[in-house]
Amino acid sequence: MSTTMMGGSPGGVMVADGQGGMALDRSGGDLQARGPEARGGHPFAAHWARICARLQLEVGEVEYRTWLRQMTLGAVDQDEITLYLPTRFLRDWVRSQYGDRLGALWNAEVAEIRRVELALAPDHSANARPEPPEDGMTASEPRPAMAASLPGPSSAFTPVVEKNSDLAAPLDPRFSFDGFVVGKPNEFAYACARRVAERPSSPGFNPLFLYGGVGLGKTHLMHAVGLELTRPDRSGGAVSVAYMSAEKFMYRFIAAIRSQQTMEFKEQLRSVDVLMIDDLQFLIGKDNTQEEFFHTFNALVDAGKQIVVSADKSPSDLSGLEDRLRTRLGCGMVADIHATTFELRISILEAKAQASGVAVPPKVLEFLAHKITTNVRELEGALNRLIAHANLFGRPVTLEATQEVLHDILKAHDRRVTIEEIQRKVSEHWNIRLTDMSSARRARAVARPRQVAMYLSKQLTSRSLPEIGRKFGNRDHTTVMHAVSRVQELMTTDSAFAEDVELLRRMLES
Ligand SMILES: Nc1ncnc2c1ncn2[C@@H]1O[C@H](COP(=O)(O)OP(=O)(O)OP(=O)(O)O)[C@@H](O)[C@H]1O
Repeated sequence: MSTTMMGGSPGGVMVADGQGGMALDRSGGDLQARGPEARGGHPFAAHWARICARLQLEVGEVEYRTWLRQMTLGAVDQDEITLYLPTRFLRDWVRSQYGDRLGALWNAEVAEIRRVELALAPDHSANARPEPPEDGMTASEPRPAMAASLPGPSSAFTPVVEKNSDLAAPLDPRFSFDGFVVGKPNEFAYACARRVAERPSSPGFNPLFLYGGVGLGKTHLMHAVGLELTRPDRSGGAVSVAYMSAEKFMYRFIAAIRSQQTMEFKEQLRSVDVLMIDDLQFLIGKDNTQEEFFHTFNALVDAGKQIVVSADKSPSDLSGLEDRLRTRLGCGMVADIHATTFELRISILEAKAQASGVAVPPKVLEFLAHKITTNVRELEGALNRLIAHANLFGRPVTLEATQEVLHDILKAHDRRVTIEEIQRKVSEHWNIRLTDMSSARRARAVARPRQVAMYLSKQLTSRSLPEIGRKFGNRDHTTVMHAVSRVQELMTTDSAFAEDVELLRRMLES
């Protein structure tokens, strides 16, 4: 079924324009693109990369990563282009939520494309991400044409009280201190951010340098500081804050050079009370921009203004930054955010599930907290998808639905726990023969451990019920279903048994 985005006759076939444009030759029915785009990759790769960039700006990163980033390009036929998604759920959801927008974006990019077909990826696996266009720009320079033609962030953002309306990025009201769940891994960074938000430029906290792995809350805390400092009812009055990514700082700096407005650029930056630069590691290898940042940094700190910076490593580990900049960055407060713990992940999931108003059973939250340990962004994206599915189809959130809806995400997080490994561990634990996992023996001393092994196979792997049944002596999937619910039932009535199962789970996951 296609997503037809507009009326009118089907577009014609694109023809070579003589300037190395793209020609589509369907002599053998296959699409053969000739011209510059033919060198490697899909003939519409450049268009697709621009559409993806625009979508990401329009819907925001979390939503983009949750729903859209696994879309891949398919064939072009007449005036129709096919886009692939790895699961039926994603295909249906994207079709219902983004179909029209995708159609409009494609037509804006390629006038001949008048229909967008959303289909299930042939091998159900997310293919390669769209490659950025080879447009000759070096990685160190932004593409002004793209940046200029893309819309600004959506109006969901609250403009910052600042003197440089066109300079900084808006702050996201969702990234408040209240919305930040504190736990052992981030409590120190949280406390430092709070301190700066209450008393900017206080001794020992300027600059504040936050660092940690991907998706752990650095940006969230920076926005929280900015939101607090720009609150209209803030005691002592709101202050001017400029928040931007290091990439945006570089782009603004390059644009100022090109338009010969570097003085205005410098004045704008030096006039704020608080300057916050996110993902500073981006400046590695960009010597001129580093130089400019260093002078800006000095001017602001010397004038008693507050600087907040984030990066993926501590200042001393940021090799590739000028030494004088690294030492200056390390002379204030350096606070790291560690990887999440199971407890913090559960707390974050509970908070976000509660905020959504959708009932998510504790065992589902526990399952997610066990499975997705990389970072909060991935965890949040998984929960968002689950909640959206429940809202869209009016179905309750269950463990089975979770494993179906999040199949692609969970597969990526499979800790390679195999069914064989589970069978071995369980047999050892209850001191039975490994062969009894597949045998027909029904004695409880054997049947119960076998049921536990089936339960853990369902919990810890992305295997389907029939696949699990086959591994236990070709048993039917209904036997596995019964085993799973029997074990769940016993765990609620027999605490010693529950502890045994929990112990096995942790052993397998460690
Ligand atoms: N402790 C937390 N409580 C609530 N939400 C959190 C927490 N930590 C992170 N998040 C959420 O996870 C997502 C990713 O966080 P954020 O963007 O701040 O990560 P980051 O460390 O800046 O990642 P990156 O290095 O990729 O920029 C955001 O939606 C954020 O709100």
